Amino acid sequence: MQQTLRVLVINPGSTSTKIGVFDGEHCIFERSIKHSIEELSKYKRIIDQYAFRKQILLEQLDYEGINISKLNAVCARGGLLRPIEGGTYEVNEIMLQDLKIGHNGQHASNLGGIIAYEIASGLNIPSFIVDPVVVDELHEIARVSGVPEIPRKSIFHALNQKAAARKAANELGKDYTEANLIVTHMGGGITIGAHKNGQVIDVNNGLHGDGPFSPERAGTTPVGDLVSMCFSGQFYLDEVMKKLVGGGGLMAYLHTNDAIEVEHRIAGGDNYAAHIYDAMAYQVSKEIGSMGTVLAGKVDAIVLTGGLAYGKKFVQLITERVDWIADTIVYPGEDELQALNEGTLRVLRNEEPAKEYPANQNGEECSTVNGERI
Ligand SMILES: Nc1ncnc2c1ncn2[C@@H]1O[C@H](COP(=O)(O)OP(=O)(O)O)[C@@H](O)[C@H]1O
Ligand SMILES: CCCC(=O)OP(=O)(O)O
Repeated sequence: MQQTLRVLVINPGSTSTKIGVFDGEHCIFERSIKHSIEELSKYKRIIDQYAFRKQILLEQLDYEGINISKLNAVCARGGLLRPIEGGTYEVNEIMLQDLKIGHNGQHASNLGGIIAYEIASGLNIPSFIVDPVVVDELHEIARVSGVPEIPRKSIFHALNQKAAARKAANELGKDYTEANLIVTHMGGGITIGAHKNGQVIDVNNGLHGDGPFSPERAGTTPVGDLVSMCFSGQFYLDEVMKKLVGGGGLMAYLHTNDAIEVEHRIAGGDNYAAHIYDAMAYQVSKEIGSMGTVLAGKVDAIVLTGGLAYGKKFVQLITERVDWIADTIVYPGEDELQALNEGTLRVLRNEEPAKEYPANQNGEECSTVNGERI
């Protein structure tokens, strides 16, 4: 009889750490541990949250009576590594170093591979990451920004966008590699990807100032004014960065990153909150329209997913602006834990080999032209 494989999956997001334990495909435990702004603001850098997040998730497992010595593998959402193709990667030394320094920047997902490795190595089992936020399938034309030294980058919710896209394609009776979809992940950050025949050929960089503003990020900002602010002498680098990532968007206007709280304020008659919430929906809709152009208007469906997709009013504000492009499919929340588990099982069951990080032998960054690696 085949052994049932038990996998711990970890998904550190900007506002929460989600964990799950799977026996084969079956989820036996799932929890979203919410982190308050006060809790996280104690840590100067995201990497400093490592011990806190690891401890809290181990306590949860202990509280639920889950014996981690029975695990076969640990898997996490991967972070801001070098650009790589999608798939399951075993955590190795180079990856750990890149996660620790934040090769492509700072984000909570950098903690994933590190925590997974720490737990797994203590148990002498393997650790993996699946479809990290740096999955890069951009068409070359999408990289051109207008400033040669600053090419556009692919940093997005690859794991959930890919999982939601596969599910939507299936619902439409198509294979993912035959579908044209606009997938919108709306969480702490918001990313909108043009998925053409199974490749994300364009997407806003959801971390470093591109696309719509989100619960805690500024998104695209009037660039001349931003440069003036940087050189005004009034702010240090980290203060400006905080305005863009962490303290931007809803946080800046309404001092909360919690859309549920914003919806309560609106229901209580707060017109300013309603105006800002509508502006966020307006910017999301604009970006969806722009990805419709990337797909030359041939769009099978628009997919809305992530925590904000639970917000009925928010979904309605977007849908009424974009329904001329294609039908909208809504998957509130995300299937990231399941996607992490599935990626791990494929490797543990020898259905596919784990990929080695980095993708090429020199450890240099790779690039793609129309989906072909160059
Ligand atoms: N039922 C809901 N209605 C409206 N917004 C929600 C709901 N549930 C979660 N959200 C919002 O979704 C956002 C978090 O999304 P999530 O995908 O969990 O983020 P992340 O994974 O980036 O931490 C928060 O602003 C949260 O308030
Ligand atoms: C753009 C990188 C992924 C991201 O923003 O994730 P969160 O929304 O969880 O912060």
